[in-house]
Amino acid sequence: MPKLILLRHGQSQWNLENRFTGWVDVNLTAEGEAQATRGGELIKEQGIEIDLAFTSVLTRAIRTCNLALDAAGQTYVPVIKDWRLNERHYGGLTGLDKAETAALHGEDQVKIWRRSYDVPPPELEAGSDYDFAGDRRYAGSVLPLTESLKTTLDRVLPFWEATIVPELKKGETVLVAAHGNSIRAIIKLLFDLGDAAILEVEVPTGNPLVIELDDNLRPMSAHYLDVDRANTLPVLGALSS
Ligand SMILES: O=C(O)[C@@H](CO)OP(=O)(O)O
Repeated sequence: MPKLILLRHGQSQWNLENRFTGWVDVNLTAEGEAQATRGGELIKEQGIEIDLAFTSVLTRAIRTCNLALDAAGQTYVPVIKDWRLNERHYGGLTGLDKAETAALHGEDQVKIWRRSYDVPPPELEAGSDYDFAGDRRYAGSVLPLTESLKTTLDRVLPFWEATIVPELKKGETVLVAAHGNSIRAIIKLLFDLGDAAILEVEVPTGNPLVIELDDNLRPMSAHYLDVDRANTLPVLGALSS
């Protein structure tokens, strides 16, 4: 039976500082490292054998992937990195303090930017410190200047279909170590969630979400391995529009 483990990276320095992060390559905090390691220990305790892992090109997700595989005793598992699993691009909000931005623009506006399905934040301004066009990780790719969850899903989807789906269809156990919003995009797709239902889904950092799938990749069951840090699970077809 195909099995998918979705693992949001452990706490990052900017999660801790409450800053809009997106594609900025911040590292894990010591607590984030501990969360990733704990996630791997739980994978080991459950006797889960991972065949293949996928992660983004951002340090916090790559290190989470590596720390979890190490702690699971499965350092040897092949890992594929691709920018299409990156966090959603936060556009002109990148680097700003979330509380200060709420004080400036209002809580409601910030909630729309953070959690509406298809309203993107303002675009990144030309010449910004957070322009990734010259970064060789993205050479040859057309990069966004901002992303909503919808446009994040639009770029996750081709990678998901071309690269991850064929492995799952072979019955493999796949780890995806990624980011709050690239994981929410995959959850929306898998659980066939409506645009409103996905807004309620918050994935905790460093807590493996294990999803057993049928042969058509419909979720049969889902559970977080760390029950003490679990959030509400998505419900198949919730508010599907
Ligand atoms: O800052 C970010 O990139 C993300 C994830 O930490 O934040 P948000 O909770 O607004 O999706």
